[in-house]
Amino acid sequence: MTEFPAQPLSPLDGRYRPAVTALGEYLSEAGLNRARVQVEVEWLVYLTEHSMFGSSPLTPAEIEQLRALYLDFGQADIDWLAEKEAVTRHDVKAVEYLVRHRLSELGLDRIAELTHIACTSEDINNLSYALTVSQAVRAIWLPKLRLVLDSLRTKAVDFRAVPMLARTHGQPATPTTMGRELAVTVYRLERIALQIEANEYLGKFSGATGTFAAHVVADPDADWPAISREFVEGLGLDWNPLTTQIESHDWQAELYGKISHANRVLHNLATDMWTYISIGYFRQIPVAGATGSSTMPHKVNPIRFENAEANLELSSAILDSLAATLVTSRLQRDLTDSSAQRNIGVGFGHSLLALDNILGGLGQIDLAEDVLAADLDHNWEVLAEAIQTVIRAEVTAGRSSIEDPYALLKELTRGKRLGQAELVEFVSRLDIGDAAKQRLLELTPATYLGLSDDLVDYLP
Ligand SMILES: O=C(O)C[C@H](Nc1ncnc2c1ncn2[C@@H]1O[C@H](COP(=O)(O)O)[C@@H](O)[C@H]1O)C(=O)O
Repeated sequence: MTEFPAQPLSPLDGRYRPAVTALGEYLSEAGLNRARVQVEVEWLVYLTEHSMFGSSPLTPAEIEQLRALYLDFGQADIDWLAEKEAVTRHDVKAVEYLVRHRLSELGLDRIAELTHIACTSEDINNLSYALTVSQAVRAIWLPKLRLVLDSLRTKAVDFRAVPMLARTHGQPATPTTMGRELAVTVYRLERIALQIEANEYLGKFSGATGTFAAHVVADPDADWPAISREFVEGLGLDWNPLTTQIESHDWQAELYGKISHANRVLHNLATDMWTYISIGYFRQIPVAGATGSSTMPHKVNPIRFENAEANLELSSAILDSLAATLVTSRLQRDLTDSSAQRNIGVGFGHSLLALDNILGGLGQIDLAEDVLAADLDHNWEVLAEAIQTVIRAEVTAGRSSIEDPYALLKELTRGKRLGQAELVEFVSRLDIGDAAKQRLLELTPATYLGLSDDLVDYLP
């Protein structure tokens, strides 16, 4: 028997790879290591620029060569690190050795001992995660969400005046428009997107237990909190002054909570789209060459929305777990965050895949206006609400003496199917003012839409 070739366990690295490749640049182990090299290098640049510990500034050419260590980070560095970590059994120490090795190659041995000086591994790790996660959110996840929002917004506007029977509790209810319903989802997701855009990315840089102890002993005269702050903010992050060894990860819990919330709103969209397709409101555009069912040749299945549903659940499960576990660490640190954070990319990956499928699904449907119209025409009893409300207004205005209008309409309609003829006859016999009666006689389920169309103008 031939040996079975080694395979990726995660479907994100297998069949779904093309949809999530872009995330790998930031949220893979190599992406993390590149960021670690960046932080180590930028610390060297900072220290020498400020002539710390008796060093002197590097030339612009030397700085450029140093920065190339992370700007040109590639396969050779990935392999070098893997070999070194197999010996050190400490991932950040391996990065430090890589930087020292390159310094030597560049003829910069004179600053070798400044590499990682006064740092604990978490000083490097927390800044690296803040950098890579913020880049993944801003460059990959949010733009994909924006594509979904653009597609939804276009449909919300296109279908803003297309009447649709509502279904509260799954039962026929006061009509709306398809566009307005989609606008509700856009409004919700826009709010969450703004909150995600505003998320803080905190960084600490204060040594083994967050006290600047080694720093102060090595250079008692330096203003270490100010240096730490300038360094962290110089990386584009928000400074956290008060931590244990580890950054407290509250910003991560906040961010993952928001992404998870967005996932759930998207899940609601996916299941609603599935239901609309199921009742014929949307027709699926068959993909040329594709098969719906292996045995029922007629079928086109809503697999894009079903895939999204599953992946949104997985994403939220992972992100919720990260949000819960990352905010606790025994005493001044335990290492559970290290192992947990390696799954950040998995959490984002399932969400990105879902967004991709929702986008694809939205691009493969046509609104079946005839089906929506027929459904409305089969449900004239939804006008009962309109009639009883108008009678109450007429009684209040002194133009009617009908007693208990709600009970009257309940008697007429509850649990019954009524057609246009019965309702017209009922309204014609009502003791109400002429103008109100005329309004009711002109009303149909397809025109009983309130301000549905206008409300779409509230789209952000
Ligand atoms: O600056 C330090 O290293 C201080 C040290 N704390 C540590 N801080 C950060 N990383 C550490 C720490 N300890 C271990 N390691 C290394 O973390 C890696 C954990 O691997 P995994 O479980 O796969 O996530 C794996 O590579 C570990 O070697 C302490 O003693 O407080």
